[in-house]
Amino acid sequence: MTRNVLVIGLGLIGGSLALALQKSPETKVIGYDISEKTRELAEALNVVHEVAEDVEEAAKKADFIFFGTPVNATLEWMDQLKQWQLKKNVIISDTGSTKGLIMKKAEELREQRITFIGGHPMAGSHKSGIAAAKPYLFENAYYILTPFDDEDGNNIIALQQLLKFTLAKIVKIKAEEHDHMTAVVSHFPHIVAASLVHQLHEENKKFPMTSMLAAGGFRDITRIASSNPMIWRDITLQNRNELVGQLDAWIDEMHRVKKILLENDDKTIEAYFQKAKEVRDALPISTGAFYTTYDLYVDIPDYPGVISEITGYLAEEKISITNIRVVETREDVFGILVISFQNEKDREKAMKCIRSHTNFEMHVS
Ligand SMILES: NC(=O)C1=CN([C@@H]2O[C@H](COP(=O)(O)OP(=O)(O)OC[C@H]3O[C@@H](n4cnc5c(N)ncnc54)[C@H](O)[C@@H]3O)[C@@H](O)[C@H]2O)C=CC1
Ligand SMILES: O=C(O)C(=O)Cc1ccc(O)cc1
Repeated sequence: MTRNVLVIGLGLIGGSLALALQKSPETKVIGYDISEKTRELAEALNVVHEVAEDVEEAAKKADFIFFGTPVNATLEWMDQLKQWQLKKNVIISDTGSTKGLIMKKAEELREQRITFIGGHPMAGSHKSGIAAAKPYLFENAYYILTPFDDEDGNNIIALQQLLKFTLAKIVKIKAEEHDHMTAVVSHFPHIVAASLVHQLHEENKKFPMTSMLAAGGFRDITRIASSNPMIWRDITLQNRNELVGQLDAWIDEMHRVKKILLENDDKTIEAYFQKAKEVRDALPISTGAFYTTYDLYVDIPDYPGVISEITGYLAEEKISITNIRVVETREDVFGILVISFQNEKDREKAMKCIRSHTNFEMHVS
């Protein structure tokens, strides 16, 4: 029997989820987005099997409903659906970056015997919109669920069985703990990234060459400042308390750094960076704690067409890549081509393929 999955909000995350869930057998994925352009694209790009023009009608027939909307819009939808005639066993979930207020709102649904299990795939990027959606976006990433403590286990299992088509690693966490931890590793870093960009903007007025000198390090640390401001407005508003806590801790830390600088003691300064390096190097990033990529570093010579030559070899063998970039300490100089793959197998196939055509040196991170 075909089951109906409705995804409301078809941007980067909702679109990627819809694409992943299409891999589930006997499942019809129906989508809705407030933007007409996105609805048109959803159809044109086959992100869903069908676009719903009347979302309430689609919700009535749904076995699962997911929200891929900004978190404040999710709260509004949750209020609305209290008035709808839903299927008795429908399971509702979301993908929002915050969980506290959403699970609070879910208590109201629960009073009406509507099942809601909070969800948050810990993968994504600074990109937004349906055009950036990818079926494998969540592969190997953690996918957090925040069910009520006494949620019926069968409902959690049913949701997990559907979500396994994302190929993500599903974990269960309490909503409050979720909001604390994501403030540390995701939400607060966004504020830091934005503040560094604001600082550059001010400095650039006095020294207009500054932004031209912004090399790899500045770009790496501020990449997320290019994210969708509306998404981050809502996250910041919903996780305000945790963010104020993180900000206080950061201000204390900056006072500590200032003291170290004023003391002008080389050993303490080196120890500060040494400790940070040790903690950073030990992060389980490459084993899938957060955003797993399988990077291949190729030392390329500087001749025209070398990148398309390499991607051409990979395309011939149908090896798909998820990202490609050139890195160097100076960004205007050719050097190392970094190609990212979805998994280890693809990276190995790519190494073999490039080796069979070239003598370029390669290494993995
Ligand atoms: N961007 C990221 O890397 C991640 C985002 N998230 C969460 O996923 C959710 C979606 O974020 P993205 O896909 O990145 O944003 P996005 O901007 O790519 O997509 C949001 C989509 O929701 C639609 N939308 C906005 N208001 C709506 C409403 N009231 N009703 C229906 N559709 C509406 C927009 O038209 C857009 O297509 C957010 O709750 C965010 O916190 C979770 C993990 C990662
Ligand atoms: O691009 C990045 O590094 C991100 O920060 C992606 C991201 C954004 C929001 C989330 O709730 C989870 C992951």
